[in-house]
Amino acid sequence: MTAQILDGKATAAAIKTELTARVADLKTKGITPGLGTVLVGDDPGSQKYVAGKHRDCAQVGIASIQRELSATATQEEIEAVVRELNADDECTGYIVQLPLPKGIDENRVLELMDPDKDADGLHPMNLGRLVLGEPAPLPCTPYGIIRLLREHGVEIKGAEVVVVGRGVTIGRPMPLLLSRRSENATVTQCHTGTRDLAAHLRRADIVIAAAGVPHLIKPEDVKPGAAVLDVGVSRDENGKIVGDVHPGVAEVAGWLSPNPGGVGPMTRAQLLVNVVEAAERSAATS
Ligand SMILES: Nc1nc2c(c(=O)[nH]1)N[C@@H](CN(C=O)c1ccc(C(=O)N[C@@H](CCC(=O)O)C(=O)O)cc1)CN2
Repeated sequence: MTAQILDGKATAAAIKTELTARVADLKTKGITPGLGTVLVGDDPGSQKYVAGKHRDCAQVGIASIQRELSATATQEEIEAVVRELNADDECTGYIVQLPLPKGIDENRVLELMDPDKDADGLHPMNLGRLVLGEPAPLPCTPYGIIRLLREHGVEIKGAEVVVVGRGVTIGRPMPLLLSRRSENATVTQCHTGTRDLAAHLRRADIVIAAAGVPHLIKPEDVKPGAAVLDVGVSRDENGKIVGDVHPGVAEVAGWLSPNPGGVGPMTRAQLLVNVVEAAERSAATS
């Protein structure tokens, strides 16, 4: 193993310590941030992620509001819960855990959310603000990745970055964040239609693998010294996480995020940041 570890657990713990003080300060002003979650169905992964989000909230002093619906919930039933959270003053920010069960129109649900309570930065209004360079809650995994790189001193400015994947939570917003003036990276987005993925990967200083294809990124395709972020989550027959990055990449890369223990904890930490920032904005205007 030659690569240095991009330690998401430690970085997230430091962020949570800082947030604990900010939440305490908000409470002195009579504001208690509250995170709502909407979980539909019984996917074990989603259940685990949502439970983790509420554990984090308890650690930093954010209140929890949990809404759970069965896998057979209708579009109307899910939308009713979204409307309820939009109107709930104790819920200062919330998320709808994705993916929603087949047959549910995810975009319609996201569009119905109050953009000012969107803790994930995935409402079309907030994604649009990101495109326009206006202040907005930042999508949790993409911004968590940027913070992880920054905290470990990985140079983003001027870097050639390859993002593999085009899903709404990571692949789509990631290039938007990386190409902002504050990051100034040059980004190539690859996906299942990319003709020669290896050719793109070999040029990359930073690889962000979010395809959900086990061991897609092979050691021979990684530029020596590159930073490689493993965001993919597949499961083996025992339920153990298998990432998008082949274990042999650790011998070639300069930096590598473990999976688990890399990007996942940063996603959760950034969600807390978004909740606290939304509460701070409302404290400033009240
Ligand atoms: N509304 C959203 N839905 C989903 C998002 C999102 O950002 N918003 N992202 C993913 C899942 N996700 C957050 O919800 C998430 C993924 C992973 C982790 C995490 O902490 N993983 C641990 C390992 C946990 C395990 O053992 O399974 C780690 O990497 O160390 C947190 C959140 C899709 N849906």
